Amino acid sequence: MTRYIGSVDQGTTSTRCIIFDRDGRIVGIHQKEHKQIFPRPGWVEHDPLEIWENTQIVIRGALSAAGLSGEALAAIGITNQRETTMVWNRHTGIPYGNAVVWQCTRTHEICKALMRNQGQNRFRDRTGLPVATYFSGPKIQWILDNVPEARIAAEAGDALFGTMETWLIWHLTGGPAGGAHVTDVTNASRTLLMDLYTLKWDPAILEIMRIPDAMLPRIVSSSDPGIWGWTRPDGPLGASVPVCGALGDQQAALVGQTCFETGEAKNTYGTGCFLLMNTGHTPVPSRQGLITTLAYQFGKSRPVYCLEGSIAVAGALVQWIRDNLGLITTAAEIESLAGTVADNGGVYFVPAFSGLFAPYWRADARGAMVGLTRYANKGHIARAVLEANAYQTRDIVEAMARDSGIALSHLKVDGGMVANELLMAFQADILNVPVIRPRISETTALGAAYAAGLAVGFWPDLESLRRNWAEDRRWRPAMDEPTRERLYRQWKKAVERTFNWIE
Ligand SMILES: Nc1ncnc2c1ncn2[C@@H]1O[C@H](COP(=O)(O)OP(=O)(O)O)[C@@H](O)[C@H]1O
Ligand SMILES: O=P(O)(O)OC[C@H](O)CO
Repeated sequence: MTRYIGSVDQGTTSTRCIIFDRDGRIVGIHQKEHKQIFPRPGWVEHDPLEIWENTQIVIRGALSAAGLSGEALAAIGITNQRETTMVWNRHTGIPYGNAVVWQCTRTHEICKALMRNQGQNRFRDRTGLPVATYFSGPKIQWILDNVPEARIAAEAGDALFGTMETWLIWHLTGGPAGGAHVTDVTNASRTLLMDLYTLKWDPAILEIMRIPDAMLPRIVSSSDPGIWGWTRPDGPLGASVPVCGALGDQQAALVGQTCFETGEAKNTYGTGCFLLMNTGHTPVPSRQGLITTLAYQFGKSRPVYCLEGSIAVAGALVQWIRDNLGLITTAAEIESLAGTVADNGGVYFVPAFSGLFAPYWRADARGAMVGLTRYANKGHIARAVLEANAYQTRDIVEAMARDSGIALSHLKVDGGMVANELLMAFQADILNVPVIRPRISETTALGAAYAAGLAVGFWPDLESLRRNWAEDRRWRPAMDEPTRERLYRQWKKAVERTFNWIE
């Protein structure tokens, strides 16, 4: 009897597999970190083979933690760090180099050339996105321009492009022996190559970036009763399980938080931080530096769109404080260190490590710590690190209110950092709205499980998913207005100090 759904969450920092029951409860979980490769300043890579290896390990680990075999799963869904780009050989499965991660700025020159005379919004009407190093299209172009074998193979039809869900689905369903080569609409909407309205690759943009369409995956619904393929019995599941659900991780969290109504929003604090608001069946163009993107498409139903505010560095700054400065030994310790001081002591940290994403889109910005005096100590730095997430989120919430006309009445939150209660309380203070954490904080994996489960009828409808959502904790604003506005004003000044750094 198939009483469970499996979900693989392939994130920037780690890969985890979670097995859920029908009530959305976790019955087994296994997680493994992968290497972060920084070959030059501003460059970030992952090893796709290591990630496939880890995926197999965590699938086996989660099944074993749940005491289940693969036959117990009705379906498996995949969710992933978005935009991270790889190209591999369709006959051997060997990648043409490491995956170019979403945070990587190596396509700066390509993006400048794309913007020349036409500006950052050259493709915005069609794709919903500004030209930026963040998105996959310029990353594909970079690989084809810099790895000659990749270009030759791509033009001969022997190379495949994929983001992480495409890579993992291809492997799970057979790899070189006929694996499915697909990408779901949400991931495709992050490439700068897909038309938001037709949900098809845009031939004119492909030509401009010199990307052969033979290397592109088929764009599919996020939850597809058509089933893309079955896992191989000799693979990590040890059984033939339908692969039929996929969503970019931020969209998966939106689904996991059951934000199915127009105006509902969530903010996910992981390596980066991403606030998405459901805008219904109509793409809402942004004038405030947000992006217009796909929220989800279930089966053949009309697609649902959202506005997104993407913040490149959130938990990654905590990792940096841990790994590069050694101020803490675990991410969780940042909370006790920040708790040693009453406030930020005037210190602000703007983590523009990959430039600044929404709402600024400044590739020329680099990180800065400002407001330093001899009074400042490591507690103040820890505090500034946490506060940066809250200020960046306020930047997004304000832009979203202007774009959508909807002022948030509360904010649903999730992701690895929401364990940090000091941050959650400060977030409520700085936004002046309640911040709400759900009982299941693994909303990303849950969203992908929902996509797969809906496709095979494991869950009959959206209402059955809504019933699984429950509140865990709520933080109410407690800061006085003058303090809130003074802190935020200083933050805006700090942000300006990071501009025009890269020449
Ligand atoms: N208690 C904590 N306080 C602050 N940051 C944390 C805490 N726990 C985890 N993090 C940060 O959260 C991130 C991991 O969150 P996760 O949602 O697993 O990320 P991802 O999906 O991007 O891999 C890491 O960057 C880590 O530094
Ligand atoms: O892996 P995360 O959770 O940091 O998410 C990364 C985003 O999908 C990048 O767009």
